[in-house]
Amino acid sequence: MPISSSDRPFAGKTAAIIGGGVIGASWAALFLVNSLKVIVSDPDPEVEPKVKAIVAAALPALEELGYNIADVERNLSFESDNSQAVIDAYLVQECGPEKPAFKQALWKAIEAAAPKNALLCSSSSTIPASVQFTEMTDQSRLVVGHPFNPPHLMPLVEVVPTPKTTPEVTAQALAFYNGIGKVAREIKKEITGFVANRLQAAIFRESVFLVSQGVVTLDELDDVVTNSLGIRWATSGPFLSFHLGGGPGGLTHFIEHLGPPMEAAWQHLGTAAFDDATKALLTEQLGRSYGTTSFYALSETRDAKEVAVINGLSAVEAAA
Ligand SMILES: NC(=O)C1=CN([C@@H]2O[C@H](COP(=O)(O)OP(=O)(O)OC[C@H]3O[C@@H](n4cnc5c(N)ncnc54)[C@H](O)[C@@H]3O)[C@@H](O)[C@H]2O)C=CC1
Ligand SMILES: O=C(O)[C@@H](O)C(=O)[C@H](O)[C@@H](O)CO
Repeated sequence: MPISSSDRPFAGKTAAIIGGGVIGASWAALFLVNSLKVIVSDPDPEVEPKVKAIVAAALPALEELGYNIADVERNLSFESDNSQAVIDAYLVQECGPEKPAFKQALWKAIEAAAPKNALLCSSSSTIPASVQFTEMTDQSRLVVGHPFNPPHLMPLVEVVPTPKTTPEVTAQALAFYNGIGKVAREIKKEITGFVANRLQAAIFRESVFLVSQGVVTLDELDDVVTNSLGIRWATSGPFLSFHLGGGPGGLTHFIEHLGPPMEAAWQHLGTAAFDDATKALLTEQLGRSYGTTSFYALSETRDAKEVAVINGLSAVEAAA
């Protein structure tokens, strides 16, 4: 994580999380170890045990990252009314259903109830803030603060302003996420899916295509990725990787030498859809692989591996 986990620049401030699901609960864990007061708002009658279970499962990994996890849950509370949840918020992190109409109606209500200087951020995977803010009076206030799952571990937050967002709001959002240990990056232009998810969607489409064609099973595909691209791209992204792949001639030589066959390969990439046959195949293969292990056990293993990668990379960077 980019800051010392002993730093607590936002300690004591209130973070209101709208939606206590997969992402909201993970955000709650990270906000809590940063000593924020966390209010989770969600109409689900089971939201409290659901969030507390995910927070409890996340804390050991956060301790491995250097956070003090002692008694952090004392700062966690729940509120079923979204407007009531945000009245003292420094930050509102929206983590509700990925539906434009839901987010549009929500931001109208949140804008009326939250403090005028509260940070209003959507976790949305794909919906730009300029689609979400249509019912807001002051449209300069909303930004996307898109995390990668799980937000309590994965460093990236894509901060995506709209053309109406003030530079001050963008700067405040970047400062907040970086101040709680994330790696916040401003995405300069709105586009559906932003950057990371567009890359992920391209790769996942080809992944689904390869499995649907019987080239590999879904766990074999994952094994290929984690033993190649996963390691490579954790250390050097697509462009640096191919710059190095070009040898002393760098990316220029890579493109001259291997550009034409890659362009040809682009013509052969597959298409995929979650049609009934594909869903049945994925479900059947899932049942024979990941489906035999609980969500929490899989998450615990994932967290341990991600912490090892994050700490390992941090150690190399610190020694550089
Ligand atoms: N799951 C993922 O891998 C990621 C999801 N996201 C984004 O985060 C957001 C949430 O996604 P998930 O946590 O995966 O969904 P989820 O389905 O796990 O959680 C959504 C939560 O919203 C609650 N909810 C429904 N109506 C509500 C309302 N009126 N007020 C308050 N809460 C309400 C539900 O009860 C549920 O707990 C989406 O915008 C998604 O695109 C972003 C990054 C990764
Ligand atoms: O993969 C992630 O963690 C995020 O980038 C996502 O937004 C979700 O996977 C999903 O919504 C991709 O569309």
